[in-house]
Amino acid sequence: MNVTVLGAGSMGHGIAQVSAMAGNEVVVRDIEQDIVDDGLAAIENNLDGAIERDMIDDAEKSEIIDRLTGTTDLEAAVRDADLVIEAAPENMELKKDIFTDVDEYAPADAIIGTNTSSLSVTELVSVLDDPTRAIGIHFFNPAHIMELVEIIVAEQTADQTLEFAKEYTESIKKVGVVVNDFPGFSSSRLGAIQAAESIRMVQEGVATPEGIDTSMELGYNHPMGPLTLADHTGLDVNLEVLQYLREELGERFKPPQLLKKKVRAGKLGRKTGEGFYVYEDGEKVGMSDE
Ligand SMILES: NC(=O)c1ccc[n+]([C@@H]2O[C@H](COP(=O)([O-])OP(=O)(O)OC[C@H]3O[C@@H](n4cnc5c(N)ncnc54)[C@H](O)[C@@H]3O)[C@@H](O)[C@H]2O)c1
Repeated sequence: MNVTVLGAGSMGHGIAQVSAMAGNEVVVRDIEQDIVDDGLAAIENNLDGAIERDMIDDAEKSEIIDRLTGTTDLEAAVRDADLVIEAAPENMELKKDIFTDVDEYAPADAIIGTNTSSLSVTELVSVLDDPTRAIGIHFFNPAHIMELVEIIVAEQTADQTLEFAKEYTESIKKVGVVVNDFPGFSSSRLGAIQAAESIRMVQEGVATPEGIDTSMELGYNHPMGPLTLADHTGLDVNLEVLQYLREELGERFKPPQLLKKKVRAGKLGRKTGEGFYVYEDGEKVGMSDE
């Protein structure tokens, strides 16, 4: 089938990759050609990693690349889509604008998914003429590796849309968990509170980011500590999620001052080279001084 991914950032390129690996024709769309090119280059890099780990061979890599195209033209991107997955920034108004455009240009029977990590899918898709064809398809970072996909059923979602989303999730070899649309779903709500509390602990001088991460890795068997995870997710994404959950669920989701400070300074985590840790070529090389 034809899959269109809107957004070629941290999540969009990974969603495009797994969709192409499952045999779909995939178009990835972003607002600037440079970002589209970076997304496609990141996919190629991931595929080279898959070759090194003997998961695919050179011929399969070429076939996957051949199934992928990039564009900045929204109309062309969605015109023939069977499934559109939106992976643009976590902002309600922006996503609603995107859905309004998708409604205009995509086939009337295309399924429309959103990768939002926390926003109300019910509200997001309310701008569609026919919101019964819309659903949350929430991937985890990095999308080409993490097995979980939360399938978020909005108030309007039709049963056949849910069935479609389950089949798509299975076809890309992920494990789907069906959840009802509620702020933060089943994962981001707990993840956000853990990130916020660990950042408050750094702020209060309880321990260093490395100390807190090591405690959770070795003491609680988490594969990755909360501050490494926050850097990995993107501190801007963490802040947006906390702000939204604070509005919806209350003060316990209040974003820590240190998180706001890092975001204002452009220290967004791994993607900008510094967050709670410092990164070179995507690899952690030390802790941030602040
Ligand atoms: N980063 C994570 O760990 C993570 C995990 C799960 C879900 N999400 C969700 O996925 C979505 C994307 O997050 P991300 O981390 O990939 O962000 P990102 O900032 O890395 O990527 C977003 C991309 O969307 C592009 N964009 C902006 N406006 C657009 C438009 N109108 N059409 C198409 N593209 C547009 C931006 O240029 C950018 O490249 C958010 O809703 C986020 O909450 C993120």
